[in-house]
Amino acid sequence: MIAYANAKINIGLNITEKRADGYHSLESIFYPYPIYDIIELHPKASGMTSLEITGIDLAPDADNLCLRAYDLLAERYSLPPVHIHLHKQIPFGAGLGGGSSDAAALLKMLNAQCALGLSEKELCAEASRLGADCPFFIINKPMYAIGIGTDLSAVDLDLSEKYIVLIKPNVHVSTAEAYRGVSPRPAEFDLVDSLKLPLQDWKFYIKNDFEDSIFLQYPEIQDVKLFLYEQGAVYASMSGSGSTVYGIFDEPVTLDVPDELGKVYYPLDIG
Ligand SMILES: C[C@](O)(CO)[C@H](O)COP(=O)(O)OP(=O)(O)OC[C@H]1O[C@@H](n2ccc(N)nc2=O)[C@H](O)[C@@H]1O
Ligand SMILES: Nc1ncnc2c1ncn2[C@@H]1O[C@H](COP(=O)(O)OP(=O)(O)OP(=O)(O)O)[C@@H](O)[C@H]1O
Repeated sequence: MIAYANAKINIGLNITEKRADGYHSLESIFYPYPIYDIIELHPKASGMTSLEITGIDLAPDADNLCLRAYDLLAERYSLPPVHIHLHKQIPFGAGLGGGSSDAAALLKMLNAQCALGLSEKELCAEASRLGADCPFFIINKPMYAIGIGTDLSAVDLDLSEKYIVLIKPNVHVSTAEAYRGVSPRPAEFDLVDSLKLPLQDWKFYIKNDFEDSIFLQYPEIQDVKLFLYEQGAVYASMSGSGSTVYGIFDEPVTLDVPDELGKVYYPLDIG
């Protein structure tokens, strides 16, 4: 069985409160983005579950979210040993949720392959034990997220007529570290209402609260945002806890991105 695990971008990210358990309450729009990790799942007749990673250099250790997803289900269900081949293409430490997407893909594949019969709701509950971004990827449609990012409701947002470009600067940002740098505060504007504004007005109302502290620490990420606006983006923002910045354009573009700014990603059409 094979799965294509896509990335996500965050449109707006208001971090409103630090909770007693150390996590933060937030609100954000999660929007699927079409670049993909490719995951093959092969059941084995015997032996141990194994993981092989090709593509972007990432060690196949036991903390890998693919193995953690397998172990989570194996605690409760009788699963055969499997071989997982992850072809990693989504950059990590990037705010694109690639690891969470891999984990969600594994949960869905194991559910189908092993006929576990878990509903979408049950899969989301399992996914939330792996990471705050993970349940979104089970549903994988534009979603308004609250709580720690796991309380999801559908949102009416269709950017399919727009063209979204990502630039991943040459720095990795740790999500936990990024949260430590933020001062939570109530949201200034209603995020769902702001989405209804014309796209050219989003920049005045739709903010990612990580930007202030992350841009201070890594001015090169802010440079990427300015570059995207210079290139004609109607809206640009860092995704999640960074370091990726996306730009939304009215028309398809090909950007000449200097190497020192980072690596550019365009939306893929895999039919
Ligand atoms: C920044 C976002 O990507 C926005 O979508 C997410 O909030 C992060 O989600 P994630 O990477 O799936 O996060 P997890 O793996 O659950 O948590 C990583 C670390 O981020 C911090 N964390 C995460 C989510 C949240 N709502 N509050 C937090 O403070 C915690 O310190 C946690 O130890
Ligand atoms: N399958 C995986 N793919 C990518 N990273 C993984 C995976 N499994 C474990 N990790 C670890 O998780 C860390 C970050 O993963 P991920 O790509 O989800 O975060 P991110 O890009 O910061 O996105 P976000 O902040 O939106 O969750 C990496 O540093 C890596 O060591």
